[in-house]
Amino acid sequence: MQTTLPLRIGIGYDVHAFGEGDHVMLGGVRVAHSKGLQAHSDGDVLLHAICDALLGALALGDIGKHFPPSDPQWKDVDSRMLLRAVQALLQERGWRVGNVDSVVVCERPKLAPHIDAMRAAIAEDLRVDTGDVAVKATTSERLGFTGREEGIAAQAVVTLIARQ
Ligand SMILES: Nc1ccn([C@@H]2O[C@H](COP(=O)(O)O)[C@@H](O)[C@H]2O)c(=O)n1
Ligand SMILES: C[C@@]1(CO)OP(=O)(O)OP(=O)(O)OC[C@H]1O
Repeated sequence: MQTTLPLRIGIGYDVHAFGEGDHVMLGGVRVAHSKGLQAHSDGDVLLHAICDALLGALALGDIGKHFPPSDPQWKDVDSRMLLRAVQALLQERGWRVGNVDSVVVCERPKLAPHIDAMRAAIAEDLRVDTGDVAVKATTSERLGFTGREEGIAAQAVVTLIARQ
């Protein structure tokens, strides 16, 4: 049963493995790198984690349910399109995004120079101020699959606020 609370919270997590390529897409921003990310879409692990957090906040399933990897329509899709579609879905249901917090885990590429561009792209797609979107980067101190540079992980938490 859905509660009547005017605030909902969601969490999202995603991982993509490195493959061949010369850039990665993260937070809607193209970041030059010596590898790419393997995926059905453009592999934007950060936007996928945010989509999952938004869907999770309303118990609407996950990104794979809404945009199945088996569907050729999503092949190489720009993940900003998926994020905008999820935003439209929550707006239709009477919700708006309160804030987004997120973290990307990788040794490389170095993300600090790209963080503000990612925040701006995400804020635009979610129709919020950039001050409502946080993107952080961390290494995992060379531990685990991110530490071995086998892939990139991202995690996001969002709040949704009931529209008046
Ligand atoms: N891919 C990354 C990872 C980290 N950063 C920035 O470096 C700082 C130190 O990272 P630690 O893992 O040692 O905490 C961190 O604050 C990030 O801003 C980065 O730019 N790109
Ligand atoms: C984004 C979708 C689109 O088909 O495919 P992938 O790029 O493989 O990414 P994933 O994080 O596995 O999420 C599932 C899909 O919705």
